[in-house]
Amino acid sequence: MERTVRIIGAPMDYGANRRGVDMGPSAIRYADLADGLERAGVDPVDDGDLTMPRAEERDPNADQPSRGDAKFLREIEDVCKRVRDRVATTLANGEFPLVLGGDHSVAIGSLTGSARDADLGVIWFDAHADLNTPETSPSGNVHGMPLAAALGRGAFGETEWAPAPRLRESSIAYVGLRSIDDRERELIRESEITAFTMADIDQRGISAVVDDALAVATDGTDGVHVSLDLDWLDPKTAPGVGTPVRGGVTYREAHAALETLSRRDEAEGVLRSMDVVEVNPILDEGNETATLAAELTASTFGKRIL
Ligand SMILES: NC(=[NH2+])NCCC[C@H](N)C(=O)O
Ligand SMILES: [Mn+2]
Ligand SMILES: [Mn+2]
Repeated sequence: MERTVRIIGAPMDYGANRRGVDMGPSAIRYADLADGLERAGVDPVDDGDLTMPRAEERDPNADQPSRGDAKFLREIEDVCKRVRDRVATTLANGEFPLVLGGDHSVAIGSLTGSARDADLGVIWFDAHADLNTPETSPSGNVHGMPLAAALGRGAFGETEWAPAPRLRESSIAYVGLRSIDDRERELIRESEITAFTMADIDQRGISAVVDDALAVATDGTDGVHVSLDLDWLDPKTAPGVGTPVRGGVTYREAHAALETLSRRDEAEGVLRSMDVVEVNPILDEGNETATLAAELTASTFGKRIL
């Protein structure tokens, strides 16, 4: 029986400092996401987009944590709870949830939903660690904090909605880090998260690094969540992102990484949920980044050259 992939659009930009990332889901769909998934051999079902209040009508500081800075926290909570419930229901129905962002704070919803009824491993493809707490964030932008939120770190420990029930630090692996804030560096070092930086990819090659990330995320877990931030790629290849950092993975390395996940998934069924985030069509060139997002997603579900 074909696997059903349920597409959940979360056009949210409250977590980012640059507008436009809310158009990500449309741009990725326009880039033939469904077609690519069909050719990969899965059955895509599109749930459409969750509705969002307009950011212009909101006060970013209306609901702040007791310590630190986290803009639009109330709006992000509202959206992420809905993402969480959709993801959990999709999994309960035996389907695969694919969340389209939106800025990376939607991952709080994917993680809390996917780790509700299962011990969850995570592979985080990103230039950034997204482990700031409201106390350490240099920007107050929640897209730099989703992992901290899902782990209930810092001021997020006071929320009932953000911590993911069955997510442990030791089951999380970063792949491709190259932009880490000073205080965030300390947080990573003190944590049990495994971090593979761009330097690891340079030295050992992408496939070996992804194999190691898979080992971390599958050890003692029931399944793996893949979080794909398009700024993981080099900005020359993926220009349509709000926080570009030069020196990212190439087009080929990105495909190789996701094909490695796909091959392991074909053999052992390890993948459980995924989000594709931070595509910003306003900053993109000819929908190139959205197209890449669609292609990489198809690779994850088994699309091959031959
Ligand atoms: N998902 C992202 N693009 N995150 C960028 C985070 C940038 C920076 N570390 C911050 O906390 O503001
Ligand atoms: Mn990033
Ligand atoms: Mn990110």
